[in-house]
Amino acid sequence: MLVLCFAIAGGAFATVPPILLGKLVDLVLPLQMTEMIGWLVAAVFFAFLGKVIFESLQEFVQVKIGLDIITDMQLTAFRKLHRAPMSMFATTPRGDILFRLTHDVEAIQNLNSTVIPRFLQQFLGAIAAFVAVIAIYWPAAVVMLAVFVIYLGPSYLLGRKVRKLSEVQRNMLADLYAHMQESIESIRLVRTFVTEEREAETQSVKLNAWKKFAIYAALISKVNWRLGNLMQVASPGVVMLIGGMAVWQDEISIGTLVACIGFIPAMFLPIRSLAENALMIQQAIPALQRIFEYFHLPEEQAEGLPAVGTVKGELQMENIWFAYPGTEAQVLRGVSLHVQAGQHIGIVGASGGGKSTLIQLLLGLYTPEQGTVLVDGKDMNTHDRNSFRLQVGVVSQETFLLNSTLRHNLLYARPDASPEELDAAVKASGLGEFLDSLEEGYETIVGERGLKLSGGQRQRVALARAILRRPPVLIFDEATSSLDGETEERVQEALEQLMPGRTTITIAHRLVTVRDADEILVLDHGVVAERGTHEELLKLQGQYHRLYTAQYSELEKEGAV
Ligand SMILES: Nc1ncnc2c1ncn2[C@@H]1O[C@H](COP(=O)(O)OP(=O)(O)OP(=O)(O)O)[C@@H](O)[C@H]1O
Repeated sequence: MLVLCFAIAGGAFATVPPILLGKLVDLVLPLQMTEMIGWLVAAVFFAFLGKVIFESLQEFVQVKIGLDIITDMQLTAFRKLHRAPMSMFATTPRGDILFRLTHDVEAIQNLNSTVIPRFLQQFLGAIAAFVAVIAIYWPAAVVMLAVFVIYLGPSYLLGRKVRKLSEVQRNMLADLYAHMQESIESIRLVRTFVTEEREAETQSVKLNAWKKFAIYAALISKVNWRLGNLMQVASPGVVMLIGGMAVWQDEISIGTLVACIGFIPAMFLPIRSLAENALMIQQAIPALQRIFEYFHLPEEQAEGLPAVGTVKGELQMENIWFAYPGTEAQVLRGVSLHVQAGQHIGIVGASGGGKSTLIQLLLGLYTPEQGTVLVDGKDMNTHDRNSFRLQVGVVSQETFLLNSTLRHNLLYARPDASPEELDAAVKASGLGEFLDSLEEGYETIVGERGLKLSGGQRQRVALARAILRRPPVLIFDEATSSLDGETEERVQEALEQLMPGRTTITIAHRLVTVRDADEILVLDHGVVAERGTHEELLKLQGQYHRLYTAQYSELEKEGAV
């Protein structure tokens, strides 16, 4: 409302100078009213001043509103993404997601902070000028309207074409960005396989394809702009022609004609500005559509589900069937699991058998197609999964680190942990020696995605995080896989110290890790092939026995056992 009031006031002030110019020609000059000239100049000056003041106020308010909208949109999209199902991240390139949140938002912001405020002024200015021309000499207004209508047809068609091109261009740009991002992120892979040239070639092909579209779109929008210019140049001529005839026939005064011509630029400004900014506008439309798509993303779980409360640690998975979204293969086929609070369960089996998938389903990162996941007897489909995840400590094959200090990375699990708790967790996870070797200690920056840490050090950071969290449920998914034999033993001891009183699920390839578990599941091609204690499984003389004896003889050969 404020913007509209300011814009209307600005537009009203803008109509004053041409009218005064008409008066100057009709009255002041012929009647030689010299004392009036000073007043006229002052009035024109104040009219301009009023116009500038109100337009500036309008722009300021509008820029503020525009930025409020943009930040709101970005935050909404960001929040929506964090609530989206995991399958979305498996199928969408990260570069595309980032492009939407940054460059698409920027495209809308450019429009919002520059073109839209000015266009509103110009549009209201044009209406005010049009009304003024109707009042002083309506045939001139009709001519202007006719020119408008003639221009609108081709301009609309050209605009539509530019928009379609911009849509393709936007997707191409997002793809380009995704490739750039992936290539830089995989720099180690690129260097190791010496694929720099191939990467540059792919980038060049994508860039050239985009450039072609960009040139074409720019060309069409320039044609549109030229067309607008042509109309702007042609219309004063037409007005002069019919206005001049009216002056000869004494229907209007010369001053009225001068005032009408004085209004022409104001009437054409919105069209000119639309044509000038056509590319920016047409690029912002697909950008807006791409952001809106994120507003309607499906959510991992419904809002407002009840929390699970303090978890005791009884976990149940009943007859779980699951295929990853968009794939056919059933990764889990009728798997059931029952862990009493405080028990330790081991899951072993060949690679690709579905062990990690089972954990992802337990954490609610995916929803099973069939079967239920119960925590302390509460169905995770009808309870808030986050309230359960908050009470689980996970140490997995992959550790995610932030490009920040070691302290920040460790405290990510529990920001309110005391310095003593932090020190204890570092010691228990076997990170102490490494920490002592760092000049800056906890304040050492560990690098983007933890590139400055070794695989083993990263895993110990994950372990320290789990310790800090003191969760009732612990999940170790190949938690010691990146460690050397000696460190593995030490970390394993640390893990075992953590376990008493906590429900623990350990996924391991090295069977000695789960030898003491209360129950061991052998997962094979998505089904539980065998289950029982270490002794029971050995007696079975089945898969577990085969795996164990193979590993045992290896260890024996190495002299480790
Ligand atoms: N995001 C995904 N989309 C589609 N298929 C997947 C996805 N993640 C895993 N899979 C498939 O699911 C199957 C089980 O994978 P999972 O990671 O659970 O095996 P695993 O037993 O933990 O293997 P490993 O011991 O090698 O870690 C594999 O065949 C894998 O290709």
